[in-house]
Amino acid sequence: MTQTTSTQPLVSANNLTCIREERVLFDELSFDIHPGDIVQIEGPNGAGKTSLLRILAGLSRPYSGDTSYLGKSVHRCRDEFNEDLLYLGHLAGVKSELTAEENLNFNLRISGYDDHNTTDILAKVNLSGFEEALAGHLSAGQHRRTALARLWHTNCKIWILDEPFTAIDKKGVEELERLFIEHANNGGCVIMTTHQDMSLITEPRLTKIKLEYQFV
Ligand SMILES: Nc1ncnc2c1ncn2[C@@H]1O[C@H](COP(=O)(O)OP(=O)(O)OP(=O)(O)O)[C@@H](O)[C@H]1O
Repeated sequence: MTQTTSTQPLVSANNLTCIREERVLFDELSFDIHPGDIVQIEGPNGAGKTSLLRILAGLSRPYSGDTSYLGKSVHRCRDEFNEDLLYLGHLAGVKSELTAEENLNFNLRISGYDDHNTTDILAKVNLSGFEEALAGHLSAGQHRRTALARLWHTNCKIWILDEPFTAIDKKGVEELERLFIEHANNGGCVIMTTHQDMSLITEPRLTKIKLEYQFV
């Protein structure tokens, strides 16, 4: 993994412009995200939050501008960047026909983790007793917890999370908030969208980037 210095941003957005269906979602957007930052992308439905997260994660391309990782254009260090990135999208890659345990195993293995105890990790997201349940038979919150479980077993510094709290109960949201704070305190960063209020992560600990809905 590339060496970091305390002042070097982990991720930078450099003059990002995104256009969808002839609508400019954001124009010349620039910001730096440092180790320790917890960032919420805010804005109404359709403002472009998911589009921005996907661009930051390297999953889609902006109309213009680019992103950098530790000061280097992501295009020039995509492998290093991907090794340091944990992205959880809306759908979060949980397969209904696999059990909670199989899903977690699969997701950890494709991220290169072979040495893990799925029972312990699933216990951390309150899924003890549901290890063998098919994800398709889990409640919406349990399904989401299956996706989120991998956050408890990762070395990635950059967490990009699209609506991580969706369907999660109040206690679960607080547990996630504590995990995000611990991750940030250990030199990671969290970039997320949520429409929910957080009780533990608030300003000034939280940085907000606000997107407005731009009419054509
Ligand atoms: N691949 C795409 N092709 C065409 N239009 C797209 C594409 N992705 C997103 N859009 C459009 O861009 C706009 C912003 O979508 P996006 O999902 O980024 O919004 P959002 O702020 O995350 O919304 P929400 O709060 O509802 O999740 C929407 O009008 C959407 O239809």
